[in-house]
Amino acid sequence: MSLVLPRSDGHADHVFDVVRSGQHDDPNDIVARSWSRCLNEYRLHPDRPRELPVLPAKTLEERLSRMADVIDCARYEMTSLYQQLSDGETAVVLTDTEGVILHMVTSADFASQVEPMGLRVGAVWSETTAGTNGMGTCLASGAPVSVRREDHFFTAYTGLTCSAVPVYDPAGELCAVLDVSSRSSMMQQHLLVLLGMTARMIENRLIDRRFRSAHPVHFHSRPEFVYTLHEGRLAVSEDGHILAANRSALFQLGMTSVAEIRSRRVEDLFQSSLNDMVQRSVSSSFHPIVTYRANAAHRFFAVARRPAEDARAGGAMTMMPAPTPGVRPAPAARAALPRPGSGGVSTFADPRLAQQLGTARRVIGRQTPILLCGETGSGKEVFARAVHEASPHSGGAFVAINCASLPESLIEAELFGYRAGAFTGAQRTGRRGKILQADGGTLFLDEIGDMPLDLQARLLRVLEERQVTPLGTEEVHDVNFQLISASHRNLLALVDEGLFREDLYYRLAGVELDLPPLRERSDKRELIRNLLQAEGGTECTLSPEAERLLLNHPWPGNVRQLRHVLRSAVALADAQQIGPEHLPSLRGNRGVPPAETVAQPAVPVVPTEEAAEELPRLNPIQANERQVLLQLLEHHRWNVSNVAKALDVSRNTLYRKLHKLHIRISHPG
Ligand SMILES: Nc1ncnc2c1ncn2[C@@H]1O[C@H](COP(=O)(O)OP(=O)(O)OP(=O)(O)O)[C@@H](O)[C@H]1O
Repeated sequence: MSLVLPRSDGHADHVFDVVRSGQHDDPNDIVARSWSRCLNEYRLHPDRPRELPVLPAKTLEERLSRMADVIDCARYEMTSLYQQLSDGETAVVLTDTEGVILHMVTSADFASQVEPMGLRVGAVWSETTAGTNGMGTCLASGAPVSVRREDHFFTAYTGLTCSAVPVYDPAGELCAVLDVSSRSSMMQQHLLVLLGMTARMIENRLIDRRFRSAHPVHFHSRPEFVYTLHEGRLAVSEDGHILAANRSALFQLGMTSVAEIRSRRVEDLFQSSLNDMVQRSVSSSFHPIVTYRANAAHRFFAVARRPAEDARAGGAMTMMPAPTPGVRPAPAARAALPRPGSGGVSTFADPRLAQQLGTARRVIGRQTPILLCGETGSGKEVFARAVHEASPHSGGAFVAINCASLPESLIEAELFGYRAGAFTGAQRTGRRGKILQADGGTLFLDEIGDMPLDLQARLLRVLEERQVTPLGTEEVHDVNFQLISASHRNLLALVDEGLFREDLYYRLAGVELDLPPLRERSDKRELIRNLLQAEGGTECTLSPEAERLLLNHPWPGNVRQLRHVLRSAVALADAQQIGPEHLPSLRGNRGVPPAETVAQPAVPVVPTEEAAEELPRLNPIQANERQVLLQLLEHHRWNVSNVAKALDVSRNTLYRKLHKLHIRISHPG
């Protein structure tokens, strides 16, 4: 079928009519404005397309080499997008700022169909040469555009629909355009969103690539968004200067340009130095740590890493960040904490937990999949590692995947991998999926309740057949791994809501273990001692009053929160015995989440002492509701009016709910 629809007279007349009628004066009508430019500025005629210029081989080669890093960063994302669209009559295209096509991902069949009309690498698709079109008009307007069939200026292109978005470099300058050209004109809005996400992924990769010797900092006001596409990303020099920032970072920090943020240092943005953030991130095994906006009460969750280039240098150098003034140097014991659960700090002395661990160790050897349920921070990953280490597959890798924080478009490639050269434009090296990496070891699927439904079907097939086929290949690999999954959500409730496949649930839950929250554990004293030792070394001690406060706290954030509180207490105590004065977040409020996670409320409302009492058992749905409410309260700094507003319920309704879920709060004094 030809893509050229020679309906010249109708289309050309329409273009002339629109421009004559002055419709192009509407600043929101991107297409009409472009048509006006084509007629009045570039002197084009809809029925007389010019042959598209194609760069000579040598010039193209130079251009490709100049843009090599952008192309490299885009290659993988473009392939993922192409796979996601799963439409053989589509091309994903990257151009430079002059509209020269640098890279294209499409099927061989579609490539041969569109080549005669100039859709190929080296061709120039600027508006001046190709009239109104996705790539050229995106460049001319500097904004995302959808150019549907008859929106094209030249009649010859009205068989295609193109959507395109700008891509910015780490300096905030437009550096490329990403476009999808297709026969289908369906779902353009959806496509623009997907393209926008892909552009952001490319931009983030470009920051990593161009600033390998800088410290990457990931942050967001909500911890679950750190490491996702929505996170703010900074590249920071060794001396704390901001070198680059992504669009989300600018937005979250209220800045308008990269130039503005480049004049700042980390301390100007957050109430912490770079060294302090790196040190705390290392100690928290790169779970997001709490930090505040400088001179404001805004709270962010952040992870600061060491430069990628340093990391590659590997064992030759030990790269501990310089100690921060006021914070004691990391004791040797901390070296035992490179990742959750490692190095003998894991404590499972609680009888219920010890029994669960025994069960898990027994069944894992018989290839029974284990599903761990429990509140966030209760130690599901630590538990899973302990099971792996005691299992027959302990010689293999423990491969953890957080299903909630992977961008949806990446999950497939992450899990299943893909082969080099499987697609036009696929990465030269290909990619080994996590399932293959876990072969002979343990695959830990964290936050499994957040996996999209269509992917659940593929995962189920892998679990049933124990075979994996990397994307874009026909190859089938046999795999043999132990499976542990975890979720803080109630999977059966998700099954009832149609959000989780029932058959997958039964595949994952060979044995289901409900890990107790910290407040219900009887080994709190031992856990506190072990964590304190890990954070502060053997010389660190607690006063009886401090220990009482720690033992009585309800710990909505569980062991993770306990670790954070102990870490700041160690720093505050500065080699002295830890007393109540070093636990400011527990002192006085006897139950509010710690200062690290909660700023002072505008109208202080705090949980009462009774909150520290043992909680009666709640069913899983109530426990979930309770957790959500605690998080909301924390988010709104325990301001009940604001939480009621956020939930669109009256304060009375909210109070009733809080009472039912045993969340007790009262005004102080
Ligand atoms: N038994 C334990 N002994 C020592 N430290 C623990 C223990 N359990 C949890 N931790 C610490 O608490 C933090 C949270 O643990 P982990 O990541 O395993 O929790 P999780 O339940 O998987 O959290 P999430 O639901 O957010 O994924 C980690 O820093 C970990 O080191």
